[in-house]
Amino acid sequence: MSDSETASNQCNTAALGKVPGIQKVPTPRMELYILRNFLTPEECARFVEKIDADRRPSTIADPNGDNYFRTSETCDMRADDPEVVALDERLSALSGIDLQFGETMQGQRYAVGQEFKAHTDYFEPQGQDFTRYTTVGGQRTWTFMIYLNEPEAGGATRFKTIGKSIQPEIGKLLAWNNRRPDGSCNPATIHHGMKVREGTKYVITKWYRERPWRL
Ligand SMILES: O=C(O)CCC(=O)C(=O)O
Ligand SMILES: [Fe+2]
Repeated sequence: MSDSETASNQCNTAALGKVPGIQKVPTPRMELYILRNFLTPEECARFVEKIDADRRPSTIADPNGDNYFRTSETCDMRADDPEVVALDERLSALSGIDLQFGETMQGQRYAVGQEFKAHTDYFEPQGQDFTRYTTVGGQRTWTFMIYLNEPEAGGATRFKTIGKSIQPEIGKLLAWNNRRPDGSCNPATIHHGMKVREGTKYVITKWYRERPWRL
């Protein structure tokens, strides 16, 4: 059997749910987990340095006419950086999803006034760019996101359908399934990276796909 036949593209939620300290947000609408102190402040600081050193304006999959929809900056983490590889491996071990299903790890940086308005992480099946974005790797499945710092004000991640806002806390990991149990896209996962009011916000984002993904 080839690696792609043995490797799992499924999140092992039974194992994830048993990780010491992990909380499952109590809602029937989506699977969302919170794990505080996943990274140490020292580890977070190293990733903040990497993001500061190499960033570009963030983009969105289906431009919607709102040029202020996602105003942050993005860093594509280098796949040849041993600290990036190590974090990728830790995330993969946590989820059970094999490395080959992961997109390039990214960092996001929000200065005062910057945000990512309410969106879902899956590609809109009706969107104009759906084929382009899903030809390699297929649809997005899980999102793993880590807050690398705590801005002085603002910058929460708000899941409006489930009525939950999550505050940035250094080293805190969020993990959610962008799909329903039947595998369809789950609109209840809509979330808003809210405006930073004071300070700067840094996060790591790691998205997984249905099929192997590569650059
Ligand atoms: O910054 C946040 O709180 C959310 C980021 C996000 O939703 C994304 O990058 O897809
Ligand atoms: Fe998102």
